[in-house]
Amino acid sequence: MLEAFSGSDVRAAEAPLIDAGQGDALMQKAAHGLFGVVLGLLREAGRGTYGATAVVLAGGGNNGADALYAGERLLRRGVGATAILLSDRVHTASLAAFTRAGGASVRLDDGVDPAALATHASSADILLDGILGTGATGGLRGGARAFVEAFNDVAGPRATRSTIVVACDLPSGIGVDTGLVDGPVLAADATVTFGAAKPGLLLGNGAVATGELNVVDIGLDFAVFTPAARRLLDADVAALLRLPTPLDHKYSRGVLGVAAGSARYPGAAALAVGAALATGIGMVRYLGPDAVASLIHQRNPEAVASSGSVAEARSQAWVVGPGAVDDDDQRRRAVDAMTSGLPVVVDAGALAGIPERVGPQVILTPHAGELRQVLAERGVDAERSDIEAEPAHFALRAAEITGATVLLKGFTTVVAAPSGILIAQTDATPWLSSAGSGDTLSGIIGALAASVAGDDHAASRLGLAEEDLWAAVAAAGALIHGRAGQRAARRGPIVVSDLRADIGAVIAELLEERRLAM
Ligand SMILES: NC(=O)C1=CN([C@@H]2O[C@H](COP(=O)(O)OP(=O)(O)OC[C@H]3O[C@@H](n4cnc5c(N)ncnc54)[C@H](O)[C@@H]3O)[C@@H](O)[C@H]2O)[C@@H](O)CC1
Ligand SMILES: [K+]
Repeated sequence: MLEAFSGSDVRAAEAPLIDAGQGDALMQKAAHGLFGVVLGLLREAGRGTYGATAVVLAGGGNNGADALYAGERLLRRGVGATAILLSDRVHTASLAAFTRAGGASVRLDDGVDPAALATHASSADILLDGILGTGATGGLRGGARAFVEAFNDVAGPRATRSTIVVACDLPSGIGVDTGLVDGPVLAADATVTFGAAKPGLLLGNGAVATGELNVVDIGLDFAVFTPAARRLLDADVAALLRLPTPLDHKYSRGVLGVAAGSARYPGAAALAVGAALATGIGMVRYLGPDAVASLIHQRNPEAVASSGSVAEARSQAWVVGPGAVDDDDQRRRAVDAMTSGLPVVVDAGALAGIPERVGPQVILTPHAGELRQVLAERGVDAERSDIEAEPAHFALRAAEITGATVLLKGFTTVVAAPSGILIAQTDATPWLSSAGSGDTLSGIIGALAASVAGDDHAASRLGLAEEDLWAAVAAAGALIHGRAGQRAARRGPIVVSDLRADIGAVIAELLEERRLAM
């Protein structure tokens, strides 16, 4: 699991080493790690170091020093590096080292046009962002802001620009602890962060600006600190997957009850059922209108339709709500499932009927608009745009108020547990944002929940408290869903009903990695 620690915790973890006179050694370790990643990126781009060009952006703090020391190393390997100094004061020793290695520098001050420097920067192969690190407060200001605005203007969006931007510790312009982007941001292709990830690299727009995340170990000890955010890695998801054994039968592998779909939206139920089956489960039992059941059977004859109640369905977990609108029977089933004590994935239509207080095994999967509604019903007024800007804050708030685990959908999906833990996944592709995508996610999470429901050791395998298991299950579902989307997108625009083959393939890949790791 990738664990992120707040800027102040990282400083506190550094303090004993700095007190022991190790400050410069830490900086050299950081610079060396940054340098190593840049070499790798140059190699990937089919370039050697000789003849390649780099521009180092140096702010006034230690972040600039790290970048200048990395620049010094690049110069010594034959890269043509120059530096743009974006603050009145710049770390003296690192600038001297950069200059000694042959690097020229220019300072952005009143007489210099930011656009001219931005044009120079956008012609380099590599741009090292050492403007701001963990000492950043608020949105970019002053010369740094003028430069980043000019660069974004000249170089264009990340997807199409030619310069590879590598952020030193974090992309300048993001909130270290929140991922909040207030003003311009220098979006990175890769971020090299030191000691541990920071929450802003995993959350909200900060996660988007981070690009490929690399954590460089500089020897800090976080044993006494609590992570402010986490990200599941492949190995964590693989550890959650339950493999069938020779002694298993369809009931012991997990039965998922699905109360989804309605006369108006039958397709949502079919998507959720298909995704659940593809995730690997003993049985799916469907409760809902006959017309929806027959649609499901056309695609998935193995699903079992039932006319009984939630209590009679003998399931280990439930999915309620996808496509279930204007249907009193489905509404009743959703409430029965939420009060059953079993894990339940609550989406779409069922989000409007959550009992006052539920437990963490109830997993709400709203998008920002639906979360706004859930919060408003409980007296918390927030605009959809507020939620989109600070997803972690509002997901935590909703988890706290309802007692449920809250998965807030987005390009970065955040999962908040009522215990206060946060898990953020950035596995999705924008191609996944289409109708039916959320129904598929519900089915995946539901299947995972049903299959781990009887596994008393699942949480501890991930180093989590029992009560946080459902947050991990939800985040694992987001990873599988996102990864399936990425796989599908290689064939072209995604048709959600085709995702099931990709879901199965992603699970096979995860299990293969687990086998190889054993
Ligand atoms: N403390 C240490 O020993 C280590 C620190 N490291 C590096 O040091 C960085 C932290 O260094 P600092 O504490 O010097 O902080 P920063 O380098 O992040 O910068 C702080 C400076 O930026 C200015 N500033 C803050 N917010 C701004 C804004 N919104 N717009 C424009 N200017 C702004 C401040 O006036 C201050 O001078 C880390 O991110 C990491 O890169 C690493 O070298 C590892 C070791
Ligand atoms: K930076």
